[in-house]
Amino acid sequence: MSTGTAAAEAGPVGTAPAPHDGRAGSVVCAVENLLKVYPPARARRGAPAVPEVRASDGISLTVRRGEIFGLLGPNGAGKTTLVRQLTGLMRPDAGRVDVLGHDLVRHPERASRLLAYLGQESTALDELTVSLAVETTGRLRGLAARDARSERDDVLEELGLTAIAGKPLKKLSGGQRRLACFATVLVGERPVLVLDEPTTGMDPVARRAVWSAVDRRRAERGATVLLVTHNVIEAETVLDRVAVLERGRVIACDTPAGLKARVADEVRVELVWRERAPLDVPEVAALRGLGADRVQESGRRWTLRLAPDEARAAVAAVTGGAAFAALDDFTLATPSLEDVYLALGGGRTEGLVKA
Ligand SMILES: Nc1ncnc2c1ncn2[C@@H]1O[C@H](COP(=O)(O)OP(=O)(O)OP(=O)(O)O)[C@@H](O)[C@H]1O
Repeated sequence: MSTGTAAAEAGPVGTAPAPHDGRAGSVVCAVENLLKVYPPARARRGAPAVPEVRASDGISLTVRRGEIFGLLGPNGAGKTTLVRQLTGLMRPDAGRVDVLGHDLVRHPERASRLLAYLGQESTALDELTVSLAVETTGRLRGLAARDARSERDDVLEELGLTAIAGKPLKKLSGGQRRLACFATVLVGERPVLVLDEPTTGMDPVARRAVWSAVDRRRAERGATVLLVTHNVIEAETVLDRVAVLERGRVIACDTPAGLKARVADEVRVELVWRERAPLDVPEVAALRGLGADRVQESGRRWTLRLAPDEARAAVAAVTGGAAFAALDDFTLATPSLEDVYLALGGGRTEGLVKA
């Protein structure tokens, strides 16, 4: 069964010699110089040729025990490609992936004993009820029948899924289905959880259930979590450290606070125009003239990264003069990880979610 979780297998967890096991803070996952190049495709039947893509271009990173470690980046940055190599589902062209002392490039089959993977798709589970999906995954991970049922009940209760346990996944809403798939990740406990956009489509209650469950496993069992996210706000709230990816490279890796300290001298100003920016007003034209790295335009919304005195002047200009009639809304805020990403030279923010 391909469940969107790494192919599950029975067997003990972490059977390697254990230089990495045990102590808090020890290295759980080490990636070195990872390289993955998708080959070019020739033009065919009207479709244009596609050049080769260096989806992982020399990625190195280290994740420690008990960390919630994030991979943040816009669409196409290479997050899923990286995660598929980390979970043994894709072979890198070069480089090393080591999880709890196991070389997953040489032994990808060991991945399923070490980690549970929540991918973006879950269609293979769609025919099963929530209850059966969770129980079956537990059995595939080596639990005895009674333990699988007992863990199933506990996890469904913990995530608030008991009332819909008898429903097939295909009859659930997108958010409910995502939560049910998350439940399958938790059974048959694995020391490393790899979650690709786990909360997509979820309401705030379900999101909270996910982060509480993650926190509990980290606090009580030292679980390590690798989290792929587009959501800069979520990243700031839940991550211990984050690697910012851009075109297959890690362009920064630090705590969210450490990353934000790099742009601490900036203020973010958001302007929303009623219809369009009044470029005939000189102050507005001057703001635009600051350049694309400091002024991002997205339809009626402008996002500016300014020094504090510049921000004060900009707000005075757009709220005081001729521009005010064209202004629908404005906000002033301290920088987010999105600003960090832009300041680091990240060229695109498509797919970065700010809510
Ligand atoms: N099977 C493939 N064949 C060729 N190119 C691919 C393939 N899969 C991904 N790519 C390309 O590799 C790059 C990285 O893709 P990847 O899916 O890893 O990015 P991502 O950060 O996960 O994006 P998203 O946030 O949209 O899921 C992109 O340019 C993508 O077009």
